[in-house]
Amino acid sequence: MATVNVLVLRSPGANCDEETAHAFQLAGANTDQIHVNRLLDEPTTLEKYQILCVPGGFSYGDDVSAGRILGSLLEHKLGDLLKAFRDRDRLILGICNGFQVLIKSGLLDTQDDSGKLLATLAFNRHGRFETRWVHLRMRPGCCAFVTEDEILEMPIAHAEGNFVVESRSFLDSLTESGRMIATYVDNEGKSGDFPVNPNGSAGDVAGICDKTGRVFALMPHPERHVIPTQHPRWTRRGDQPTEGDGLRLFRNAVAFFG
Ligand SMILES: NC(=O)CC[C@H](N)C(=O)O
Repeated sequence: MATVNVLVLRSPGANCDEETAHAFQLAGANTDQIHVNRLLDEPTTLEKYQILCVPGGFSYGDDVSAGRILGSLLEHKLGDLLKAFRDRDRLILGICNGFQVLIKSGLLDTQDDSGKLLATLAFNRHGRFETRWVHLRMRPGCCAFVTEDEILEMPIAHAEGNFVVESRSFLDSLTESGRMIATYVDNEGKSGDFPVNPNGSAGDVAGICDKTGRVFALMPHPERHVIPTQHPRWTRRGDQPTEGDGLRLFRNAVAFFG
């Protein structure tokens, strides 16, 4: 299998970069954790990587709104570079704060041709930080990171995960174009209001991809469920899985280059 190099982007306040690098390593990739300021100093650094990952955390202290400052830096200082990276068949992943960053950078195609915003992430509907395990229905759609229609379990930990849309038709277009990749469900795969949908997201959206399928962003944390004993009920789960559900996404990303 070809060597896959992953750049896990660090920034002031990011706090999930170690776990994310570990998850990619378990999936067989080489990883480097590089601060955004180094990438701004030397943008050509990106050339040696196949995957760029924006990990979870509180970049720039969630100032203005979560992901806004790093998202603006990526858009205005590195936007052309990142679009070229995506168009060279490379992958970009955003996890939790990474989702907030990517949506605010414009890389998730959540604006129309005139630049009008069609979707963003806002404060959870109940106004609180919510941290617990959730079930996700994954649909492959057009996304390189997801290959199976299945239910996965992983934790959430966020205050600004409420996916809001400008119109019902944008939500429908996400479904129709295979970009609605992950939705919140219960343990039987059924959708529902809180607590099944933990934050009030329109369409129960937990993860979407861009139009190319190579930029994917997910609100829950797959890197926190890469080994079975991370699951809170691992001693009572009957047949022990050999790995945590979240590892699947990292494996698929690495296998994309196989
Ligand atoms: N776990 C995280 O990445 C935190 C996300 C974000 N800072 C929020 O609270 O919404």
